[in-house]
Amino acid sequence: MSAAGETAVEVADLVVRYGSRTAVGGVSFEVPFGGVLALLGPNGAGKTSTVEVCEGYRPPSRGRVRVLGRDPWFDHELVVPHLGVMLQSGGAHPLARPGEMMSLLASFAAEPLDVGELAERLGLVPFLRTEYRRLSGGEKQRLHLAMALVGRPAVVFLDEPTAGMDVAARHTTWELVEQLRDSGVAVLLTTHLLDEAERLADQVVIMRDGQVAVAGSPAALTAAAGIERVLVRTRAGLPVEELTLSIVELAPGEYEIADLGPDGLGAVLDTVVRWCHRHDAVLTDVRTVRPSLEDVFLAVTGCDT
Ligand SMILES: Nc1ncnc2c1ncn2[C@@H]1O[C@H](COP(=O)(O)OP(=O)(O)OP(=O)(O)O)[C@@H](O)[C@H]1O
Repeated sequence: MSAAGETAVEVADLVVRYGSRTAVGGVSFEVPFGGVLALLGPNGAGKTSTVEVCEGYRPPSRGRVRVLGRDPWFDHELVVPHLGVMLQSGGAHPLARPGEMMSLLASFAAEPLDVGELAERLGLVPFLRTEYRRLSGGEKQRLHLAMALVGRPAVVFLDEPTAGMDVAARHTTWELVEQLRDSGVAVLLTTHLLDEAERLADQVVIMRDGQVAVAGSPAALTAAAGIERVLVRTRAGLPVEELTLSIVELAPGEYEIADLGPDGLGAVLDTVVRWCHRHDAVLTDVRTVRPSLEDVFLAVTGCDT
């Protein structure tokens, strides 16, 4: 595997058309080894179309895509052994058993993970001999993840990896993704769960109508959105009506200023300090609250996930 930081997946000005419909209209990003990029966007934004080109399942209509330095469509046979692809559904025979499926995929890999250990990790041991069709949605999802990882891939594509998983399986999956990153694997994931993206991704690309609406680290995107509100802790029952600020006492002694107004944070803090001083109240805590990634997403896409 290449060194952390080097480019594993390169997408430059990618266009994907279905007949006259342009699903992806000029998208660019890179995923380095040891990096996690989350592709976000509302339904139909073009995420799956983008990922399918990276996986080598469809050619780009225009633009350049390189995975491990190769064209995943033309060099499919060379690239695919190094990829771990987690699909949301399909691809499994209804009568196949998880143990057989994992062992088969492991047999194709030069240096597979230990099937037993991976099954243990993902809580699949009780189901190794259960027919695929009898697995629950969350168990299938864990199996799909195991199948993507068992070949010890250099690049992993995860399509809504924790959809349908219970809380414990979701946390195990997150830990696995973090371990993949730490071991130098490049991870490209799509998700509708903004907390998942915020926790896992170094870089987030929010797509809208086939375009990149915004891109950056979760911290940079939320910081760029500014401070949303201020929380202040002081004595209970101070007269909020004295202030022209939009201030409310949420709980005894806990005040929220939801709108910083035109003069910004400095002016708000100045007003609050004077107000407390006037009433001989001690200001014990002042906190600024930034928007979450979900707030940024909603502002950028103008819709709910
Ligand atoms: N094979 C296809 N033929 C025609 N149109 C398609 C095809 N696949 C996708 N599309 C259209 O392209 C657009 C982008 O679809 P895509 O599946 O890439 O979006 P997405 O962001 O993955 O959506 P979701 O979050 O719902 O999975 C959609 O309008 C979709 O209807």
